[in-house]
Formats: sequence, C-alpha cells, structure tokens
Amino acid sequence: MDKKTLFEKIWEQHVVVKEDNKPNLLYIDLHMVHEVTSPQAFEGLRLAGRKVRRPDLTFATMDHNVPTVNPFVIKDEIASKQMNTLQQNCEEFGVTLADLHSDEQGIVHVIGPELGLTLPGKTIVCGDSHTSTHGAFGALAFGIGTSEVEHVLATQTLLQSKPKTMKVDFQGKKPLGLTAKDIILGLIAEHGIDFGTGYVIEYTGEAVQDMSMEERMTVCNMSIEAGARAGLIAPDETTFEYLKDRKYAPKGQKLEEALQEWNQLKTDEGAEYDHVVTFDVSSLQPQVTWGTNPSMGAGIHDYVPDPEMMENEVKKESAHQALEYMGLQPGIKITDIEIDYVFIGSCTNSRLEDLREAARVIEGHSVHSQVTALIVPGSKKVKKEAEQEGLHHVFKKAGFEWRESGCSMCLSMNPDVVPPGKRCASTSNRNFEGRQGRGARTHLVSPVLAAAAAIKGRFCDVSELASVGSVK
Ligand SMILES: CC(C)[C@H](C(=O)O)[C@@H](O)C(=O)O
Ligand code: SF4
Repeated sequence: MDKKTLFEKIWEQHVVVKEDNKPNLLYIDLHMVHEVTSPQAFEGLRLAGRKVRRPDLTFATMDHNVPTVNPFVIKDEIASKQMNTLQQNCEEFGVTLADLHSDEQGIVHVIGPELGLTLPGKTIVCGDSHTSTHGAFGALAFGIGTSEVEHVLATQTLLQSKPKTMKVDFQGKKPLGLTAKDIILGLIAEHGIDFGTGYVIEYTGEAVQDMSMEERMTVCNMSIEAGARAGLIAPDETTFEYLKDRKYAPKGQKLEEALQEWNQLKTDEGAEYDHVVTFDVSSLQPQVTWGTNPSMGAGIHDYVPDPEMMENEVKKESAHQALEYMGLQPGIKITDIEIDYVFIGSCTNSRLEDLREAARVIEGHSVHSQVTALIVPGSKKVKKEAEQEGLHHVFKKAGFEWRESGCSMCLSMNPDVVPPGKRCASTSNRNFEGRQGRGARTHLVSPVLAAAAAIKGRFCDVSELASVGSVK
C-alpha cells in the first residue's frame, strides 16, 4: 500500500476534479468569513444572481474592525460600512453570523476551534492568511483571496495547485517555561521567512505532542510567517479531548464514527516528505524580535545584532533598515530595550491559556509607569471564562486595560493603534513597518515575556521578577 503523509490523505479525500498539469478542484468543508475580505465576494454573487451554495458550511464573524472599548461605537466610516455590509450580506444569503450581540463573536481563528467548527480532516478556508491556525487540529486550512472567497461561496469548491510537503521535526524536550510562541519564533529566526514557500508544513516531535491545543494553534498560526501555505499537526488524544462537548463538534454515535476516521489522520510510517527540517528546542531561549520581519529575532539573553556581521549584502541592508526603523543600536542587550506599549492578544496568543500564563506572571505586580498595557481576549467566550476565573481582577489591579474581543492592536484597522515612534511588546504575529500604526515599532514575544515587559518597562526574563507563579 502507498505510504501517505497526513497532508496527502486530507488532500486526496477532497479532490473533486483532477486534470493533468492543472490545479485540482478541492471540496471545502468549512468556510469562515469576516468583514474585511467578504464584501466584494458577496457583491459578486449578487451581481451574478447566485446563492451561497452551502450556508450551513459557512460561518461569519466580525473581528478586525471591532473597537475594543465600546464595540458599538464605530467612528471609522470604512469600518462601520464593512461591518454593516457583513450583517446585511449574512441576512440576505442566510449565513450564520456571530455579530457584536452574539456570545460567539471573536477573532475568526479563535472562534472556529472553540465552537468545534474546526475539526480534524476538514478542508477549511477563510479570506485571511492566519487560517493556518486551524491546522493545529489536523485540518488542511489556508487563507484565500477575495475572488476565491466568492468562488467558495458560490460553489463550495476551490481551485488549488497541490503544495509540496515539509516536515518540521522539533527535537528535544521543551525547557521549563519556554512557550510555543518562542518555538515558532525561534524556528523562523533560524530558517527565515520563506523556507516554507510552496509547502504545507507538518510539525512533529515530542515537543509538539506535549503541547496543548492552544500551543499548537500558536505554532500553526505563524506557519504563514515562514511562507508556508499551511501548517498541520496530526490529531491525537489532546485534540479529541479539546473537541469534546464543543457546540458544533460531533457527539454520541457521530463522535464514535468521527474518532475512527480521525485516528487514521496521521502520516504513515515510512511516508516521504519533499523536505525535512529539524529544529532543536531543548536549549532555546525565550524569543524577542528586534526587526521588521518575524525572522529578525534573538533570545532574551542575547544582543541586537550588528548588521555588518551578517553573511551577505542583502541581509546587511535589510538589518540596517530594520534597526533604523526600530530606533535600535546594534550590540545593545535585548533586556535594555525599553517599551511603551504592551499588547496581549491576537489570533496567535489571545486564548484562555495565554491569559492564564500572563496572569501568572502579572499577579502581585504593577504595570510600569511608562507603559500602556492592553489585554484583549480573542473571543467573547475567552473573556467570559477569564472573568469566571477572576483573571480580569489580576489584570486590572496591576493596571492593564481589559478590553472586548477583536483583532485590536494586532493591526491598525481599529482604534487600538500604537503611536508613531512608540515601541510595543506584542503577542501578535507580524512586525512589519507600520503594522501596529504608522511609525509604530513592534517586538513579537510570548504572553509571558509581554507580561514581564509590562511590569519592568523593558524586556526581561521572568526570572528577574521577584515573585511569579510556578511555571509549567
Ligand atoms: C485583513 C486580513 C486580510 C489580513 C490577513 O489576511 O492576514 C489580516 O488578518 C492580517 O493579519 O494581516
Ligand atoms: S488577530 Fe491579527 S493576525 Fe489574526 S486575523 Fe486579526 S489581524 Fe489577522
């Protein structure tokens, strides 16, 4: 029998039409929709007089534009138009929408998993690059453009060229206190922002098996920052346990049947990948980016590098430019970088577990007087659960702002913007020029380091804080 990778199994189960030297036509099991990339797609349907082919496989939410102080007061005209348009489109085309009144509203990549819409073996698309997040469940999930959103709305299928397969094997045991965010940032720092181009990455190794679903989502989320089409992790007991009792996940007899299928969703022993990368996590330090792409990163105990020491002219030039934009001198200690803002949120790190980790660091401390610090839960459900645990008291007492759910300061599409020249420790996934606001300087970190930075007013290892709850 043919040995297959996990990716190949899911792909082959979804091919509807296959012609030589042409993209395959794939069946799509779940289409997530948000307000930014859907208006023209629905408009296209309307103009063509078409319906949404499978409203029951389509689920919409509002996230990018949502103001997080009072979500109902939307001053920006474009934002307000996009949100109203989504509301009207969903009503007209019969698509379920988690709007601002719904308990299910939140960042599209946070709500899919928590509602049990994201399931192993599914093909999942969304007009959003971080759709790769859902790969943590062993689903083949990737971002699509607006014209493709229209195609999926109309046909529930998508034309796709078959990507190549890559295994990223994490070797060694994750050191105590190191987070999934550090692992994915460390991987990208070592291999660059395009080593995944043209591939679907499957993450394997003990470190991945030991991860919670939240941690796996953080890793898969940033696959796109390595250039990959998607990230995948084979489903296992951790996955099944997470999905138990989720609203849309199968239950009873259906679950039994699903489990039989899900248990097959792993790469066969001896199956070959087009490329294999190994990455040792056992001596990795907590990571901080110093530049303007996610690969420009260093360990917390390291220094901002000297561009002149870099191996080629292209790297030298881009590092010079990055340091200029970031207002940093080569050779300074990462722990000497002072910050003005802290943002704990985004589809990379805004789930309950991320907030618990942050709270553990923050408890008993106060936000530094020079720092503005925000905690933005990824969904209403995360917010509610965090409040049931009393985490909001810890945050507020320390001086953090406790906001409503949305994409918030991850990108400057709503009122949460970092002012020009200000420096932000952010748990999000992108740090290019202007990402958090014009002239804003972004340092990507884990929720643990972001929380510690909020307290010290500069980057620091948690061991520098006098008292911190016990680490995992
Ligand atoms: C607005 C949207 C198209 C975009 C994306 O696709 O990723 C956003 O979510 C982002 O993170 O930059
Ligand atoms: S949280 Fe950030 S990365 Fe995620 S979908 Fe929203 S804008 Fe994109």
